Amino acid sequence: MAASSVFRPGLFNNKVAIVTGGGTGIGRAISNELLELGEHRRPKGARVPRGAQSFKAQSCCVVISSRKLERLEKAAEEMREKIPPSSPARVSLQPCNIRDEDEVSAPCRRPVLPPPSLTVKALVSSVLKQFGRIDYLVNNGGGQFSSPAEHISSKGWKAVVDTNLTGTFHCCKEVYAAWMKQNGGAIVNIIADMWKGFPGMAHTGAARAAVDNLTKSLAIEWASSGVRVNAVAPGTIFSKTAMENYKELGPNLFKRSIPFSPAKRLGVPEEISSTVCFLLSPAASYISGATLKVDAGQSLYRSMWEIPDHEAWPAAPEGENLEALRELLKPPSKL
Ligand SMILES: CCCCC/C=C/C(=O)SCCNC(=O)CCNC(=O)[C@H](O)C(C)(C)COP(=O)(O)OP(=O)(O)OC[C@H]1O[C@@H](n2cnc3c(N)ncnc32)[C@H](O)[C@@H]1OP(=O)(O)O
Ligand SMILES: NC(=O)C1=CN([C@@H]2O[C@H](COP(=O)(O)OP(=O)(O)OC[C@H]3O[C@@H](n4cnc5c(N)ncnc54)[C@H](OP(=O)(O)O)[C@@H]3O)[C@@H](O)[C@H]2O)C=CC1
Repeated sequence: MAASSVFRPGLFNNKVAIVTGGGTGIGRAISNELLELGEHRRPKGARVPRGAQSFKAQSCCVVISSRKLERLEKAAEEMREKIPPSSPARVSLQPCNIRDEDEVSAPCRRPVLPPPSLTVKALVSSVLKQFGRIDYLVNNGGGQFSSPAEHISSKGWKAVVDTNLTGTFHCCKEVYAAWMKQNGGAIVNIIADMWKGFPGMAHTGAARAAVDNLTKSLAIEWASSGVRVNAVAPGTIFSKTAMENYKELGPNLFKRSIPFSPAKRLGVPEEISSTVCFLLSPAASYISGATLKVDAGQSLYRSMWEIPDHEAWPAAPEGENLEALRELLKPPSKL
């Protein structure tokens, strides 16, 4: 069978992407995939099937951006080492905290080492200066800590909502205003499995549900500019950095979550990046305002949150149904 005409070689050539949180975990897998560095697609020693070759043959300029310069530098270095000399792919890094919208201080004009952490506005203008276009934005940078809602401080709530909701909004708005409004483009927002609420991480549940809704609003408002806006909602995805975020709780948290996946295993970042790249690509040219759950059905299955047995619930109204229920629950009489 002929290779799909959509996943043709060079699909992302000459395109420019910003991937927030692009140096670790899911963001790194997305960047790798856009840069054609996806050796994960093929088991070691296996021959590349004909149709699959086309999906590998993508490449573009990827700007990875997050707060921690060292992590970005290490990731960019490792990616550059893997880019074959013949490939048009390029990777660039830019420290930026997506919570900072405005240009609080003007970006440095002379080359400085290390590069300064930019605001979102400055990030976007620096990418445009360097590459001249922004075709794709992946709002992947984000996260949270685990805590029962009653113990989340106002500062902690704000940190999580500012990062995941407001940070995503800043990036969408700035990229749209500076480039996509006139030139079109595609945006993918990474959210989470918050479809049954997110007990234990209520702040992120609220923020991600809001991004799900924001995705729909922007998809409609920006359709007339040729901008597609979609979201991906991952299930529980293992990476070292994701686990380390939860400090000493991390290993147990991830291990404990395995039985709650219908797949009976955790996902890995490469199982998210393929969907993100699909949504960015022309293969998704008629998809906008959609959220794709990439969770092996986790969102349809059981919650990790344990509700202890209790008698605190308000009593049911008296009547024949309650009487019948009591009868049903009576311990069997001994013979
Ligand atoms: C198996 C279960 C997994 C479920 C699904 C997984 C989903 C994932 O998303 S995994 C990816 C995990 N990766 C990340 O979360 C990376 C990014 N995360 C962060 O940067 C932080 O978690 C952040 C979102 C809280 C932001 O951190 P930062 O800007 O550095 O803010 P601070 O550390 O200064 O904290 C501000 C404020 O927040 C409260 N707080 C922070 N951590 C905790 C904690 N562990 N417990 C309770 N409260 C916390 C606290 O109020 C902080 O202020 P101070 O008290 O003044 O420090
Ligand atoms: N792993 C999972 O099970 C799931 C993950 N997700 C979400 O997917 C995304 C990627 O997570 P994952 O790869 O797993 O975990 P990681 O911890 O590896 O990735 C989080 C990334 O976000 C960046 N980041 C965090 N805060 C900011 C900020 N204020 N400004 C810019 N960048 C920031 C971090 O870099 P730095 O610290 O340098 O800023 C890091 O690169 C996150 O939004 C996460 O919440 C959603 C559902 C499930």
